[in-house]
Amino acid sequence: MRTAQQPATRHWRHALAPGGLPLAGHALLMGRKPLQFLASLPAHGDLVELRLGPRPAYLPCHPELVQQVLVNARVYDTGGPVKEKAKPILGNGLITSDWADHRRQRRLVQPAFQAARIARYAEVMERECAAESTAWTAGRPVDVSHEMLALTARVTAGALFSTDMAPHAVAEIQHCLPVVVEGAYRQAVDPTGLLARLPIAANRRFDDALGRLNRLIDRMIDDYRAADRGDRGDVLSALFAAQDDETGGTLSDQEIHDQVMTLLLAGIETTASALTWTWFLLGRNPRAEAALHAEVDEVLGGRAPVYADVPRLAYTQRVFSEALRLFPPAWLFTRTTTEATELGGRRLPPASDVLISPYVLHRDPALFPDPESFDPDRWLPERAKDVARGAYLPFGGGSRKCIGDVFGMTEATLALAAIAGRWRMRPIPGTKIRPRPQMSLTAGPLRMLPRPR
Ligand code: HEM
Repeated sequence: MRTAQQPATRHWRHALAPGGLPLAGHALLMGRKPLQFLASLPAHGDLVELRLGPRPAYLPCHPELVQQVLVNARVYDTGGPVKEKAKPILGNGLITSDWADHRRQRRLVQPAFQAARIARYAEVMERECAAESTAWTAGRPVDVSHEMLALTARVTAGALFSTDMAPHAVAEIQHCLPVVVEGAYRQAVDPTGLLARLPIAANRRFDDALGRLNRLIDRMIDDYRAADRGDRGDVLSALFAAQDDETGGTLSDQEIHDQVMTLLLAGIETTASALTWTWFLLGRNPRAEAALHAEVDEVLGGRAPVYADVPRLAYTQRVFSEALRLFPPAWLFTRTTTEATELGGRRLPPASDVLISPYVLHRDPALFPDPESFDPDRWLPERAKDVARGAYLPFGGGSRKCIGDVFGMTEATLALAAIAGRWRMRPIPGTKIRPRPQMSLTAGPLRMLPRPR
């Protein structure tokens, strides 16, 4: 195992991914079984070249090379075909903006995610997690995926917009978001770019849902402006108040709109998928489940969790961290080189696509011993220190690291503790589940049986 203490070898191994076809290259393998295909590549080299389209693409498999890509955001900028197709949906927000503009945007959006504000958003999390944990009926199966998505939609909408309109916003977001996420993914992986223009029902549903989300965000912005109530403690107020220390600049209404759309698309399905996988894993690992129940009982003594409990719910957090390792929602993200550069001794031409796959890194036996096993205690401080830098990237890294990482961890810890305090989630025999590598690494429907504890 490579550890944090051992400097990695400088003799980088380069390889062309096996199995390429004359015209299609590796596109078919990526289309059919992306997780298996990508996870097989570290065995071939530290930097593996793929042929996915007209441009060369590279997968760094060694954490040191991954780290080099992430920290050099000017040369390895956001881009590539997937990001281009996301622009009509996300506008020009944190995810889609290029390097120079991203620095400005990040300075303006970061204050909305400071610790003091997370504490305010946590009030919404506490309320919604408590409501979720009391909504189920003993012995009546629930679709965990559906429930977790509904919960994270309520939390995110509540944190974004603390207005009387929040319940309406939640209903719209719950209705529209899955349609937009699914359609955005379909368009992103369409190599022809023609799919989006076909007059088919799926495209009409997508256009309708995207239009409704856009109008909802506009109404929220208008409502805020009309009421002019200053700081309401929500994300929207923080975006309106944001002022750049360097330039004195603020965010325009259109920029606020784009950031809100970005936060909705980046923050809801990711956290919901990770929570769903956590319940799935706990259902198959009774010892970890028992340890979780023991911690929750000891810390909470039967009451609902609050924000101040989060630091003491250490095992709960390790459980979630381990679920993020095995099933990272952001299983693949991309960068594109803005100029010719060198990575691991290999010359990369300008406009090369670089693929970063937390899924690949997290399941590499050279980085995580016994990588398939669910072992929350690998995140005990004394063991976690041996994990190589750049090997564990559920939230990415460098200047584009997830802005909602603390928000998501806090939300998940409160959700797990609130539900595990009341329910033992039993798997339903015969339930089949397989990872769906789409916009997030989702589980699809997952029926489980809540039993009162
Ligand atoms: C477990 C939950 C989450 C996971 C696994 C996750 C994962 C990630 C990853 C890997 C990135 C970096 C992508 C890249 O470098 O291209 C990212 C970026 C981002 N995430 Fe998250 N995320 C989660 C929750 C959230 C939440 C709750 C929010 C907001 C409320 C959020 C908002 C964002 C935004 C705005 C970005 C772009 C940041 C930037 O480029 O400056 N995420 N996320």
